[in-house]
Amino acid sequence: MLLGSGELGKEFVIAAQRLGNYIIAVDRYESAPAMQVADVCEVISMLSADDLEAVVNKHKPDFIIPEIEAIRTEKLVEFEQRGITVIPTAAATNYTMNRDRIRELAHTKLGVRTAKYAYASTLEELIAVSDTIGFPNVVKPVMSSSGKGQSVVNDRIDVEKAWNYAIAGSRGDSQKVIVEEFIDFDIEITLLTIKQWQAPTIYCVPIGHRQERGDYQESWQPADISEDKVTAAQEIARKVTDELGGAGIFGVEFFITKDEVIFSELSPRPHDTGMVTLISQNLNEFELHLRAILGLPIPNIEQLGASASAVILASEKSESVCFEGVAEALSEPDVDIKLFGKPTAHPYRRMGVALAKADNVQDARAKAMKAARSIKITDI
Ligand SMILES: Nc1ncnc2c1ncn2[C@@H]1O[C@H](COP(=O)(O)OP(=O)(O)OP(=O)(O)O)[C@@H](O)[C@H]1O
Ligand SMILES: NCC(=O)N[C@@H]1O[C@H](COP(=O)([O-])[O-])[C@@H](O)[C@H]1O
Ligand SMILES: [Mg+2]
Repeated sequence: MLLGSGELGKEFVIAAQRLGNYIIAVDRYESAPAMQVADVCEVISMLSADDLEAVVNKHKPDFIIPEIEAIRTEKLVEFEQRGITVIPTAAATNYTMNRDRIRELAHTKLGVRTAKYAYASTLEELIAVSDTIGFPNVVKPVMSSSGKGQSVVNDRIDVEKAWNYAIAGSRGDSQKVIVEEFIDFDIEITLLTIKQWQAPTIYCVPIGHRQERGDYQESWQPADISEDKVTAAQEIARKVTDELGGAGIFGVEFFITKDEVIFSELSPRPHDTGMVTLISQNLNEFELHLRAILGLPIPNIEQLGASASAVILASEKSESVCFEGVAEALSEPDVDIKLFGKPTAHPYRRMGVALAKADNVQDARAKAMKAARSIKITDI
């Protein structure tokens, strides 16, 4: 049972069915991407304990595989106690549902280097802690993803705007925000980390990415960072994922500066920037997640050379989505696109991804961006 049925879930369902699994796709709206390829689907509020109880009782899944953060994770603990395997573990989903819990685990408990941070639950508190952290800083709701409710604050005058934006963009019932020191990094990376039930933890080649408005725009593999820094990132990733336990893929995010590897956050599931692996590896991040979950062997992960992904975003609202420019996007060699099939669009909603390979990362990025820009999303 997949809890969350977006683009990442869709690719996971495809991988899982190819190895003979039966998938129940769950999300908050009808015809979500993964529902279109699953065996059965259910539309519920995943923040409602009663709704979760009802679908689990109805379908009696062997595995519950969360695909988004905003789930009533206390309920997952109960399911786990009843003998259902929650991926990677119910505790891990609880730690990563809110930014403050995983931050306390990584920084306070494990002593991992992160950006300086503080929390606030009222505007007055935010004003006070912003002065302590300094400017510029980054304000984010403790429960949100893909940059929702997140803003960079350059000045005291902008704190109130950041507070209102964060509260409006918060998912779930929390009114708490985190404020972080702004890290002026050289590059940021996702280290896909595969934790297995029996075999040792393994890693993919680091993925570089570029974000706007806190949301991913393009990613590429391999990321150009030194061997020392890759090793340092792997050590941190292993420390944190060992603490979380269970099995599955994790997208561990780091800021890389001239001298430091700084832990940012992690997803206990495939990562959006990891969609580049749909073209860049022999086994993509969804296939790796599945194999780790089922305890299947992963004899080798082969990186297939310079590759990139670029997102296809909607620019306007649409209730009946239509794509133009597909032929143009596909006209170059070593370019592919995946259109997710989200039934409706609104500005900045991610509707697809363009993928490309080339002789070097710079060319792969240019090709993926060009293909993504050729696609226009309109209303029928
Ligand atoms: N302290 C910081 N300093 C500099 N940039 C930051 C900081 N925090 C976040 N960012 C920028 O904003 C992006 C999104 O932040 P973060 O990963 O915390 O949000 P998110 O909503 O969880 O995103 P996602 O769900 O897509 O991973 C980061 O990848 C980075 O580019
Ligand atoms: N950074 C997390 C991420 O990328 N999650 C992916 O986006 C979907 C939600 O999209 P939507 O907001 O367009 O419905 C999620 O279901 C997941 O696949
Ligand atoms: Mg992130």
